[in-house]
Amino acid sequence: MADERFLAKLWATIESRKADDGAGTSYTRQLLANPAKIRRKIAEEAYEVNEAHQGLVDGKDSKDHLAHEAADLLYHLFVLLASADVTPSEVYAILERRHAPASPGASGPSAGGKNP
Ligand SMILES: N=c1c2ncn([C@@H]3O[C@H](COP(=O)(O)OP(=O)(O)OP(=O)(O)O)[C@@H](O)[C@H]3O)c2ncn1[C@@H]1O[C@H](COP(=O)(O)O)[C@@H](O)[C@H]1O
Repeated sequence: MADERFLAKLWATIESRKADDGAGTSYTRQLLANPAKIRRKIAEEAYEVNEAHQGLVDGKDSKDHLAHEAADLLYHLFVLLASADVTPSEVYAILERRHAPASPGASGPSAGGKNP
């Protein structure tokens, strides 16, 4: 059974594609060379996630389809982050701070810092 630890492997592969400017076909390298395309793909994949979710809620689509679209979105999000030298650890740290129990006197998840 796959779990979120696989994301570290995927990130390492994306980083290795970024470091490797050799010849050969790599979809990741093609995306990294074209930042406008990465942004376009994120919008496209997010739309497809929404469509798959709508289909599922309406009883016309499967959980499997939604999972596939979510996988595409996660992959493209990682490529976008890699292109900007932002690591998943930085993202996880923000989520972790938001998740931390609020200190006395603070209110809600913003106590962990919702914005930069
Ligand atoms: N996880 C992924 C992954 N998820 C989705 N995709 C690609 O993302 C594209 C999305 O498909 P679409 O149908 O939306 O678009 P398309 O028409 O095929 O492509 P576009 O012309 O729109 O870009 C497909 O080409 C998929 O193959 C991925 N491509 C690569 N990876 C992983 O990235 C790593 C490096 O891959 P390479 O860069 O290809 O070596 C490997 O571990 C791969 O498993």
